[in-house]
Amino acid sequence: MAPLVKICGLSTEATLDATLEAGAERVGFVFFARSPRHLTLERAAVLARRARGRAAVVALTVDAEDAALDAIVGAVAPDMVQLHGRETPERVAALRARLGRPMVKALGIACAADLDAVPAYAAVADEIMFDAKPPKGAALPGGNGVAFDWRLLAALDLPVPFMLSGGLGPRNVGEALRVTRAPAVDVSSGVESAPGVKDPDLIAAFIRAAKS
Ligand SMILES: O=C(O)c1ccccc1NCC(=O)[C@H](O)[C@H](O)COP(=O)(O)O
Repeated sequence: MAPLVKICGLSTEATLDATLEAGAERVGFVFFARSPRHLTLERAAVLARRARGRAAVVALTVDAEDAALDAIVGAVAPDMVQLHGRETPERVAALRARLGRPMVKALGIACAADLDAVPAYAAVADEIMFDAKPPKGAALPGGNGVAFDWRLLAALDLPVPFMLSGGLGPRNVGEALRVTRAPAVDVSSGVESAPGVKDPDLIAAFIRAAKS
């Protein structure tokens, strides 16, 4: 079966349309002020309305407070919330109950020991995203265009679905899927021409490569 694809960090109508036309199942909007992909609530609401019914809208947050998350849910009505910070399993469970949406918990992976935390998160999240750990000194916890050793996921046995992320692009997504057998993939900087600037041709090429 073809993997599900999420294009993360969209910020314009043109690139959102390119993503929807190319057949991505999820679109990600970033709410993190330091990110070049950050959206205001107003802007995200406009884009979410455009995507509604064509792809699931994912709101990406990083260690956000309850009030900020309530505001995002109120303004944007995301289909899912992606937690990309240091949220504990208890916090994931509490937010799932509070927000009433499926929770995707992103975990940074660099070595086998990083997988030790997975069972506790898989017990409370609806989906796990495996992303590369940010490089030392990186300004962002994600969206860094860095891959990890996909072979670490080879023996994975999870009670919930997972998504592979980190350093993917049109040229390596096929190999990443072959190694990990991931049911879903996510990309941000691998389909950009500059930080925060998505490229419609790269988006289409990524989705084609993932689904072929
Ligand atoms: O993309 C961002 O700017 C971002 C900022 C803060 C936290 C997470 C962020 N992105 C998370 C994602 O879901 C990215 O798609 C994922 O890390 C993969 O990024 P990339 O390696 O650039 O494809």
